[in-house]
Amino acid sequence: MVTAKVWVLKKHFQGFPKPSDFDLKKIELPSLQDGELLLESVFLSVDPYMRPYSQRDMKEGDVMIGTQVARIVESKNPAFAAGAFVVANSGWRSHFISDGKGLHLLPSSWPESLPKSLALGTVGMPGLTAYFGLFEVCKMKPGETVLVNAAAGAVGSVVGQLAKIGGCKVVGCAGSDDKVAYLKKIGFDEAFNYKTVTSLDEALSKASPDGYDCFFDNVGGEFSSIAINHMKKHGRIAVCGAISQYNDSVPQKGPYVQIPMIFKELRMEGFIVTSWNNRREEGQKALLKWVLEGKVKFHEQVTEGFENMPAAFIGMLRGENLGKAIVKV
Ligand SMILES: NC(=O)C1=CN([C@@H]2O[C@H](COP(=O)(O)OP(=O)(O)OC[C@H]3O[C@@H](n4cnc5c(N)ncnc54)[C@H](OP(=O)(O)O)[C@@H]3O)[C@@H](O)[C@H]2O)C=CC1
Ligand SMILES: CCCCCCCCC/C=C/C=O
Repeated sequence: MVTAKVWVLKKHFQGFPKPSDFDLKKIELPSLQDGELLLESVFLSVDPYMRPYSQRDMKEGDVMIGTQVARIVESKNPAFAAGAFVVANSGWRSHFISDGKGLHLLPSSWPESLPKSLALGTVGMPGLTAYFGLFEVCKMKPGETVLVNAAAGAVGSVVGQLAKIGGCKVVGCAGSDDKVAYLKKIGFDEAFNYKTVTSLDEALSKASPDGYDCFFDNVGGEFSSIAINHMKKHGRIAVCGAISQYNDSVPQKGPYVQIPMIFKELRMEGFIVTSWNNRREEGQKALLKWVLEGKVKFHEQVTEGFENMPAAFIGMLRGENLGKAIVKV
């Protein structure tokens, strides 16, 4: 008999999530039926989407949503061998039973030298978000200027590096000087700390006096309201995330986008990465190749211990992560 630890949403978040909103429970798992597998989580992901999705899709008492890299401990399913690693979407659980549906084996070309946790970050959902958001939504072209915010995070750091691979000038902003130094190190042409600049308007003008062709928006709110005025004519805005608004109890006012959208003839498009699930393999293959060639660098903020899942999640929302926030069991 295996005892699984699970984190449940005890109380719907009101404003910023707090440790007391979560409860750690133990569940006895039954023995396996034919077709089933027993898995243990090795790495778990904490992501911004968990905040708005919990509000929309979860009720109090539900296991927190989320993905993990898990090892198959025992298999009664011929399609999966014990010992193999998969990406699963099974929530904040230390152990779980699956019938195999929705499990993604790590690509067979995954080298031993590469952390398997990258399948939750640069070579996983966030990397794919950067890939499809930039190539399919922004339709970035060589020679253009790309702006990205939350640039030192899981999605943003890949956006900047892919834009460089695509022959663009890249401007990024992030919330600490250490993050800004990291952006310069991984090849961003310009980077600034949005928390300490005296004027966002001036910082955006200084970084690219001619404006921006593409804006990969991870943040929303005030930053986006200012950035839209710096777009070039026929610019494209990929609305990826709005993390500056996820914890608001009272909706922010604006942005009022109509005037710049009309006069600059902008295109602004929201997207969800899962719309490209049918091209997941293509994206993963490309990202893995660039990582192995050293063209896409990665950093992970690893929190040790399943019991620290809420702390890692809250820390990521506060901006404590450089690169992808991961929990190692
Ligand atoms: N549309 C889609 O399919 C997907 C969308 N997303 C979205 O992309 C964005 C980035 O996600 P991800 O890369 O995983 O997360 P990150 O790794 O970037 O972590 C979140 C970061 O957001 C920044 N942040 C937090 N609060 C604020 C704020 N009030 N204003 C500005 N920045 C803030 C912090 O960095 P800093 O120190 O710079 O403030 C923090 O480190 C999120 O909005 C997320 O919801 C992610 C995946 C898929
Ligand atoms: C098998 C992985 C399922 C995970 C779904 C993640 C969807 C993220 C969409 C994000 C939106 C905003 O953050």
